[in-house]
Amino acid sequence: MASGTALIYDEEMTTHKLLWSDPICDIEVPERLSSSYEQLRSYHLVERCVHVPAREGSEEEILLVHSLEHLEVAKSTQTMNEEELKRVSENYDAFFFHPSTYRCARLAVGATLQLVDAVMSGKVRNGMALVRPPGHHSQRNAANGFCLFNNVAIAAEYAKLKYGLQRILIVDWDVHHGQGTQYIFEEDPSVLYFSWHRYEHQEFWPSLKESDYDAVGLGKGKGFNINLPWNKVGMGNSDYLAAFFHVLLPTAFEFDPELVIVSSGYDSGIGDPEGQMNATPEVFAHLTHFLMQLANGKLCVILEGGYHLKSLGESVCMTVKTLLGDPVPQVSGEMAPCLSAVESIQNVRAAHKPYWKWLAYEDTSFLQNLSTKSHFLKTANSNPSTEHESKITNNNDTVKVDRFLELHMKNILFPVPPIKTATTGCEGSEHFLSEHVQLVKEMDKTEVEALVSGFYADLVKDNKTLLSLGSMFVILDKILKKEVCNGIATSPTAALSAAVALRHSVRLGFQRVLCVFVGDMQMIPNTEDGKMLIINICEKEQSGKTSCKHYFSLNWKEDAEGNDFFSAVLGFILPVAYSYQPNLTVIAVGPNRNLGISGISLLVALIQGLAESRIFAVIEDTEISLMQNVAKLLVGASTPAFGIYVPPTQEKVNRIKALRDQFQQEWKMLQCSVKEGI
Ligand SMILES: COCC(O)(O)CCCCCNCCCN
Ligand SMILES: [Zn+2]
Repeated sequence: MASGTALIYDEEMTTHKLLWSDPICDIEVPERLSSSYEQLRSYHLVERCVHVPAREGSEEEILLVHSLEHLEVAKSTQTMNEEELKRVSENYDAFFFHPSTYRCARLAVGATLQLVDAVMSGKVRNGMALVRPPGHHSQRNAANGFCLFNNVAIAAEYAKLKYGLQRILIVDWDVHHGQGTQYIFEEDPSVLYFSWHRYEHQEFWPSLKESDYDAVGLGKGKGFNINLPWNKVGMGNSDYLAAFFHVLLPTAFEFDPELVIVSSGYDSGIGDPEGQMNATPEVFAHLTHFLMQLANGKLCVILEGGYHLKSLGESVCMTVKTLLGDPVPQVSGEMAPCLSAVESIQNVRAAHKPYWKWLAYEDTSFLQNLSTKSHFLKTANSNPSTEHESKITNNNDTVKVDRFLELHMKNILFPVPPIKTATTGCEGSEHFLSEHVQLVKEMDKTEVEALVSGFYADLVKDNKTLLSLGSMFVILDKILKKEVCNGIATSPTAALSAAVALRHSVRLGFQRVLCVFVGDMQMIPNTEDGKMLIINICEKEQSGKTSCKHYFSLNWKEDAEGNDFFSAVLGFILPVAYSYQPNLTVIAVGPNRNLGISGISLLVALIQGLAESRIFAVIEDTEISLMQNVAKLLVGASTPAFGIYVPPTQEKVNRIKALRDQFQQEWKMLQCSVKEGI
């Protein structure tokens, strides 16, 4: 498993700039690049990355996507004077040439391809390229929207050619639709293109009909182009996360890409004059963390837009910090997507239902019989309460945004814990001991008895249990004090250990403890006070205990063929967990688990985005290989092997849907469709 994060930056790409006055293009300034790089340096992130130099993209590489004519026009501008440059620029929508534009655009292509090579060769696990001019609007034969060559599209074609890849995912979180990328791949089933973008029912630039949710791709490419239009401004963290949970991630895991490339525009972040959205920088840490679980961690992040320098810089730092494996900061704001976002999510799920197995049994029923698009939900002027009140009155007040971000980021950028994982040195742990892991000393017996005496004392009979509880307390203390990020212990009775850990954590001051228990939980703590939220994944309903707001029993029997747990994790567990916003996560695996190792690995991998990645795992001590898998995940030594993808059965989809319908008012991140008649 490769490790390390590449950072590609070349100051020469700041020489491209606007020579005349143009109110549309004057936001695409060189400082976008230099101030992002300075921000990375100020957070000591540059020195933690592997430096990979940029290079010029060759003409041949550019011709993988663009026409010879386009290349020749671009080349000819190097020797033009200002008058001629202005005239050529006027042939395009929102583009400007400078004498150094061609050189910078070739460096942007080359930097992108250098990143692809570094990741595909295993020199690094992932990385980011800070480039300009950006790329996702440029087309085979045209510059457009500040873009001359489509860096990301060339990278995808290059990777297919050089590495024989057959499945590449492009995620475009820039706030504008990358129509250039869509046109290039819309008939190509080997490249899955996902874009969300400010749309406002075709009002917002580039105001294209083909940017709407029903542009699903053409011919063999049908289903491989996903457009999620935002029909209102002010979209925030919960809208973006909901889009990942209910649209992108289930599709991405079914697609099972060999490489993930991000068209990483940060104009979808708060304060940006173009996007007018409300998402705060830390949300990009979560989006990055999710994409790191795909393609065995092979992730290339390429800069596109982003015009508020402070917002851009903070978001770039959040992205790189996460690529480096740092804990994911708590996402801020109310975890409730707005009505307009849920409508867009519902529409794009309905439009893609024919193309993806995971959607086969999802009911978009009352939308189904409406054949033409016009019947699809349009945003009724939904009542203001479901619209996001915008934190910043208008994003153009740059100073106000600067101050907001100054304060906001203060309590987010916590120091990286010295070591990542504490363990009890249980058998099998020698396999993964590394500088990231610390063995904790056992706690002495009397101390443990004192701690446990309050409750369950009668259950703690033998020494072995006492000792395992002891080391568990030590680990929980270290996690609480942020001396470690996470911890893992084995136990002769995981159910007892989990119950004790939950009580102890609450007593230590964790106010919201999420517990995901796989297997037969035996004893279920009282969750009425809301200080715990328990999701018990079990084979059959626990004795008489039905689901309620803070306790869910999710009946699941692993599929013999492979891993069908994605829909449960993405469609239910994560939305509930993100709605709950825990400050500690306890994952426990008891006896006779009903879930495969790959399903549990998926759960552990994706749930690390919560509680600032504070996780305590306790595993039945008979499960040595599971323990090692989970420990490696917690250390960050490997991305999990999720096994063979198996789509969920109708029965399992219905079970998730029933829980979703029952609890989507309490846990609003579960929402992915609006009920008819609202
Ligand atoms: C990859 O490019 C990054 C970007 O998507 O941010 C470019 C935005 C161009 C925005 C052009 N606005 C034209 C308004 C015309 N009334
Ligand atoms: Zn943009």
